[in-house]
Order: sequence, then C-alpha cells, then structure tokens
Amino acid sequence: MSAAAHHYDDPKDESPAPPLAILGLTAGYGARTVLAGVDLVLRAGTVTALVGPNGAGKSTLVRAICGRIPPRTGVIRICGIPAAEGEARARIGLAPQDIALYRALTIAENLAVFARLAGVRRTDVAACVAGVMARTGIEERANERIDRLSGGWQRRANVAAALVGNPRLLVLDEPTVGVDAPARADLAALVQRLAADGLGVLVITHDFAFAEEVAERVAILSEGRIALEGRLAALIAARFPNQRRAAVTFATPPSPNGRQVLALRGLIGDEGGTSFSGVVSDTPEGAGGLIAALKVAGLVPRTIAFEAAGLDALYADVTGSGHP
Ligand SMILES: Nc1ncnc2c1ncn2[C@@H]1O[C@H](COP(=O)(O)OP(=O)(O)OP(=O)(O)O)[C@@H](O)[C@H]1O
Repeated sequence: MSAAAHHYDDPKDESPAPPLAILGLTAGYGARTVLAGVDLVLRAGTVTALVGPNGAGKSTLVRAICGRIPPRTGVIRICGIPAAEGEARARIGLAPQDIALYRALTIAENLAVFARLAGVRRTDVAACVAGVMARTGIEERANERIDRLSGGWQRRANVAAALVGNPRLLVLDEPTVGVDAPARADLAALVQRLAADGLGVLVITHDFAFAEEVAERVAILSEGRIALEGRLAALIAARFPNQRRAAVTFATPPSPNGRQVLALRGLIGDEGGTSFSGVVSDTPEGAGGLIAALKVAGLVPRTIAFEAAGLDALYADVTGSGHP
C-alpha cells in the first residue's frame, strides 16, 4: 500500500471536521483589506463553485486557504486544523490556474515528481502515481509529454497532480481555461466523481456553465464577503420566485432609446450591445408585456427566449454587474 493510500485510510484521519471551514475571515495586503468577513463551510462529498467579479478576492481567498497569507481576524480550518499549519496544507490539493506541470516531462514523470514533493516514500511513488492516474482516468496518456497534450488533458493532469498527497480538500482554480466543450464535460464528470469519493471540492471559476454543471452549491464573493451561498436551485427559487430569464438578441445594436426601453424591462446588454438579458414574470403577461414593449419601441429581435433563471441572473442580481 502506498504512503498516500495509507494516509487516506488512516482511521485517525477520520475527522468529523469539514474539509474547509472559514469563519469571519479578514485578510488583505498592506493597508488594503480584500476579504472583509468571509464565512464559508465546505462539506466532504460536495462541489462548491466560487464566483465573483474580477478583483473580488478569489485568488486572495485561495492563498489564505493554502496558508500563504495569514488571516488578520477570523479562522480557516482544514479538516479542523488551522490553515497555517503544515498538517493543514497536506490535506489540500491545489490545481492552480496556470498549469503547474513540467512541460517537457510526461504525465507519469510529473506525477512522480509531485508525489516525492508531497512526501510519498520513494518505494511508494509508482503505486501512488498509478493510483492517481486510475482515479483521474489519464492512464492512456501517461507517457505523453505535457506540451504535446490538448488543453483538456493538461487540465486533467493538473488535477491529478493535486491529488498525489491524497487531500481531503481539492481546490480547482479556473479549471476550464483552454478546455474545449467535449473535454469540459469529461472534466465535470471527473470533478463530480472525486467529490463522490468523499473529497470537498472548491471550484473557482468565471465559467458559469461549468459551475452550473459541476457544482451543487455556489458561493458568490462580492465586496469582500460571501454575499450568497447555497444550493443553486434553491437560491434561484428564493431569489426569483415565479420569474424567468428573458434573453433577447438583435442583428445590430439597438438605439439608445431602444436600450432604455430594454433597461426599463430589466434587460441589460452585453458588451457587443446585441444580446440583452434579465428576469421577467413567469406568466403569459410577463412574456407578452416584454414582446409588446419591444414592438412599441420598434425593436425587432433576432431571437427571444424565456428560460429558468440561472447562475448569471443570480450573479447579476447579487453583484449588480454582468458576467465577469
Ligand atoms: N500581492 C498583492 N499585493 C497587493 N494587492 C494585491 C495583491 N494581490 C492582489 N491584490 C489586490 O487584491 C484585490 C483582490 O485580488 P484577487 O487577485 O484576490 O482577486 P480575484 O477575485 O482573484 O480577481 P480575478 O478574478 O481578476 O483573478 C485586487 O484589487 C488586487 O489588485
């Protein structure tokens, strides 16, 4: 049995404490306070997506979780252990935003290096590497160099490297950057499998479609706090009772007057100025009212759709801004 597997099976490790518990965390840089009272608990076996505007402090939160910047006030515990302690860091697997692998080495060689760095005994490295590759389904590419792999395989290898120390908390920072659609589905399935195995998984992402696919819970970081956290469906039902998301597109950007009509209906445009979305009442009158208003204003949409509100509507409502 590998050292890592032994560590995982050790009954002394069966702590009832959650993989991650943050209470009243404040942190920042110099005079700058970035996190101003963050509360967040992640349970084993769940995936939580953390979203927030650019500069909200997501990377700062990751640094604090990994013990790289100290809390000014509040506590961060990893399986009950204060984040500053080495024992806590050993329970965290971090797959950073930039692929943190040796590009000229193969997947297997990289995993062997990281296993040694994670403290796996030399004699246990091969078993550890084989175990992690089986867990992440990357054996078929084991002997390919990182720089020859697609973005999707590189991301999977990046996740595998985070698992060599057999963590309880897996932190994935922007795991879908550079990943095409089919590979994203594979990645989502992998993340869910790892959670089903008992890991607590925190996914920091700007990719709302991925967040909706992979995470049962979402946390929205805004103005230094977790403004909202919970099951996505429940949060949406509570925030938008009997409402639907309306999405309207135009062949060319509407006039300022047209934009104003849309804004009055709660529909906000994207940067290109041709796609607008917002929430409307989930009644025939809600949809009919919008369509009638478009007609009166002389606005001819290219497409118009009404669908259940999703993370983007929730995010816009909580942060007051569009999708980052
Ligand atoms: N080392 C640092 N020293 C001083 N200020 C910093 C440092 N790192 C980040 N900041 C500032 O702290 C704030 C939060 O940054 P952070 O990188 O945590 O945000 P983020 O939510 O991860 O942003 P993004 O989504 O753009 O990656 C920003 O205003 C940033 O300029």
